[in-house]
Amino acid sequence: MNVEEFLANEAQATQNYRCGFIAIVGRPNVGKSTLMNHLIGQKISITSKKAQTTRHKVTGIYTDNTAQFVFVDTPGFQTDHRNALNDRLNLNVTEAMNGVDAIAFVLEAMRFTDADRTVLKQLPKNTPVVLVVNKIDKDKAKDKLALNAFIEQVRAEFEFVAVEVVSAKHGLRIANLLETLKPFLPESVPMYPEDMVTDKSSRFLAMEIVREKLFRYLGEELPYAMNVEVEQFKEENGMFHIYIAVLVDKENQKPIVIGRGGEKLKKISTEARLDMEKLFDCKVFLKVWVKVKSGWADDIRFLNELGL
Ligand SMILES: Nc1nc2c(ncn2[C@@H]2O[C@H](COP(=O)(O)OP(=O)(O)OP(=O)(O)O)[C@@H](O)[C@H]2O)c(=O)[nH]1
Repeated sequence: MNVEEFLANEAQATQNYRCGFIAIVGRPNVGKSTLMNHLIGQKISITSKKAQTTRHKVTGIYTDNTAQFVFVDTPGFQTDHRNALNDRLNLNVTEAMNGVDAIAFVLEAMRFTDADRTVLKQLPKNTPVVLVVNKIDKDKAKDKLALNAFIEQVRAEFEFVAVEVVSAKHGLRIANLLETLKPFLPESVPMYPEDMVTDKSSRFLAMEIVREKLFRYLGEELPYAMNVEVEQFKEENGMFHIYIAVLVDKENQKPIVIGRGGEKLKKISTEARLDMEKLFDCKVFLKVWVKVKSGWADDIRFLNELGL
């Protein structure tokens, strides 16, 4: 190939390259964060069996030879309790949907609830929406006829531009989903470097990892009444030193997080440290402790400070 041919090929490749934003939207617990982690091939968004674990908008980037997908994982719309935190979360979802090129509306297979319908109603009118039916690995979704009938029922509710079925947890049909989404991205050169997987800082990811462990090891209600704050984050001699405070609402919640003889907190911080070492690919010194800050979920100024 001579230089001219090479340049012509390059120009052609740039012309056909696609890059754009896709919001991942759905009610809590349908598997948005799990899907995001599989789409980009790394764990940057926290997942949990409990609903409403995602509080922040997380951006995940997947780049290949033909396209760059910038995914925005949104908190599930909060329909249960009304407080300053939930109002702010819903605002974040609405904001995340503005200006994207397409929306992936995630649903759990064989389950279409009022909460799903509420989210559908809030989707912007002029943006293409792809229906993503997740959790097809579940037994109840294995009957193909029933699954098709379910999809038809949902399609009658909204004009989707396409439908995909996936299992985010098992990484099934993720490549198909990417292919389905690609035509909705505008032709453009990539916006981010090709090795970048998120626009979130290591500091933010560290905080999210600790939040995920709190959800895993604490009772049903408590994690919703707490938040996490990074007090210090520094790199020294190729090692990260991370100091994180867990904020609880009341003094009597402190021992629940700490556990007998400090056992629970130790487990949370050990697991968090191991995840961090994997993600950051270096040694981590992690210190986690508990602080009381009452009424934080209702304090707008404090939510601003936390970047929510
Ligand atoms: N069986 C099965 N479970 C899944 C699948 N995808 C996600 N899950 C599970 O569903 C639960 C919720 O997943 P998340 O990814 O945290 O859901 P989310 O929609 O981000 O939830 P919020 O943060 O509450 O908005 C977790 O226990 C996941 O392991 C799937 O494909 N199959």
